Amino acid sequence: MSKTYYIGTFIHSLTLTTLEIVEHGIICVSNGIIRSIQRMGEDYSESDSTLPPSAFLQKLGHDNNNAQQLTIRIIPKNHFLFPGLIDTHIHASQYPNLGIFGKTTLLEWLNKYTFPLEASLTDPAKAKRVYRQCVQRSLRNGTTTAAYYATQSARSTNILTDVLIDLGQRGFVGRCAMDSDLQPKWYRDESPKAAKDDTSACVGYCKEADQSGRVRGIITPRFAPSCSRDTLSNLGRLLADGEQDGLLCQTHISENKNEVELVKQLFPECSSYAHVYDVHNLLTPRTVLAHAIHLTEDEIALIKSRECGVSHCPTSNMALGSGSLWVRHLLDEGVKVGLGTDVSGGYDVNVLEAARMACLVSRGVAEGGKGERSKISVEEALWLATRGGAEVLGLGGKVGGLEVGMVWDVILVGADEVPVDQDGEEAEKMLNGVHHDHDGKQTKIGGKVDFFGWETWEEKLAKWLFSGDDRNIRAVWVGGELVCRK
Ligand SMILES: O=c1[nH]c(=O)c2nc[nH]c2[nH]1
Ligand SMILES: [Zn+2]
Repeated sequence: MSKTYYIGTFIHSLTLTTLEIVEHGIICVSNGIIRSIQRMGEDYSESDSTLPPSAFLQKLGHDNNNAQQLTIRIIPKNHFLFPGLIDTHIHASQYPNLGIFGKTTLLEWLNKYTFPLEASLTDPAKAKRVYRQCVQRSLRNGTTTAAYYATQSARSTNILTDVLIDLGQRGFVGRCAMDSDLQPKWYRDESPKAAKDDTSACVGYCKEADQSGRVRGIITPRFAPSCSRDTLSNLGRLLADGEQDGLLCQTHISENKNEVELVKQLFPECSSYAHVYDVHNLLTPRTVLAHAIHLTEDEIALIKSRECGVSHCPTSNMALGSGSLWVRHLLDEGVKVGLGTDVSGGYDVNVLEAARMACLVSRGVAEGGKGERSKISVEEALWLATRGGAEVLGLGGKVGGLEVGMVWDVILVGADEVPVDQDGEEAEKMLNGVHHDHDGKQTKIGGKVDFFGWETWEEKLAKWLFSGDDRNIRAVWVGGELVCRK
C-alpha cells in the first residue's frame, strides 16, 4: 500500500477554544486516511528532512520495507497543514451575483436578483459554467466540504452533482423544493407531488453517480414561505425514510424580521417558525438550519432538543442587513454551529471571510449589550470553520481535524516572509507577487499576509484569519487526493 509522509508544521482545533500547534510533525496518510501522527520534540533538526526518504524514516524509527511506494512531502517554512474549511451553506446557483445586492433585504432581494438568475440555469450550458466556476473558486479558497443549494430544476441540480464529482470536492447537493403560490409562476414546482418526486430523483442521482458517498443529495425545502404544507410533510417523510442512509436536510430559518412575520401569517396554526418545520418532521439531528438570527428562547430550546445544527452566515447577514446572530448563546445552549458563506447573500465564497465576520459581528453583539463573553476569538472562529461545520453536517470524527482515522481533507496554508535586504529589491518583488517556493522555483502566488519571522504561530494564524485569501491556500486535498495545487 502506498504511503505519503507529510513532514512539517500542522495545526488543528482540539476544542472550541484550543488549537494544537505541532511545529515538527510527521503525518502518515494512505488510501486517503490518516494512519499515524508523530509529534517530534526539540531534538529534531530541519536538516534531518533532507536525508534520503529511507534513511530519514529509519532514523525516525519507521519500518520501511517498501521505499518505492513511499512519498515524502516536506512542508515549507512559514507553511502549515490545516483541516480543510467547511462551508455549511452556499447557493452555487447564485454565484454570478456575488456582490450584487444593492440595498435590498431578503424578500426583495430574492425576487429582484435571485429567482431570475436561478431560473435561468435551466440552460444546461449556463448551469455548468456557473457551477464549475463556483466550485473551483470554493476549492481554491480551501473549502473541502460544502453543503450546496442548486436550483428548483432537477436537471440543473444534477449538473452541480456532476461538477462536484468531476472537481473532487466533498459535498451535499440540494434541489430547492418550492411549490408555494407565493413563488413566481415562472419559478416554482408544479405541485407537491412534483416537488417530492424531483427531490427524490436528485438524491437518487447522487447515489448512482457517486458510490463513494463523497457527493450526496440533501433534502432542501427552500424555506417555509416557499413551500406548501403538503410539500413540507412529504419532505419530512423522505427525510425519515433516509435515516438509515444518514440523509440530511437543509433549509433557512428566521433570517429576517419580515420573513418571520410572513411565516406567522402563512402558518397561523403554528406557534413559531421552528414549530412549522417541527410539525412536518423536518427538525432532526440531520437538519442544517441557516441563519437562525431571530429565534425565540422557546425555538432555541426546540432546535436544541431535536439536535439540529445551525449554519451561521455573518457575511450574508451583514450584506442583506438581516441582523446579528448571538452565536455565543447558541454555543452556550449546546446547539451545534458551523459557518456558511451563503453565496450570494454573502459576497465571498471564502469561508475565512465568514470566520472573520463571525469575529467582527460578535464584537458588535457584545457592544450591543450581550457582554464581553459574546466575542468570538480566532481559535473559536477556526473551530467553527472546521470541527463545528463537520458536526453540523454529520461528519464529526471524519473530517475537520487531524487525527488518526480521519480522512485527509486538508489544506496547505502559507505566506511569504518579508526579505531582509539592503536595497529593498527582494521586498519589492514580493509585493509584486513573485514567490520562491522551496525548490527555488519562482512562481507568482503572493498574497497580502506578510510574515516577518518573529511572529508566534498564534500570531501567524491571526494574521492569516484576518488578511488571508486564496493566495495563501497553496494545496488542497480531499480524501487524500490533491484537488487543487497552485
Ligand atoms: O439567504 C438566503 N438565500 C436564499 O436563497 C434564500 N431563500 C430563502 N431564504 C433565503 N435566504
Ligand atoms: Zn441561503
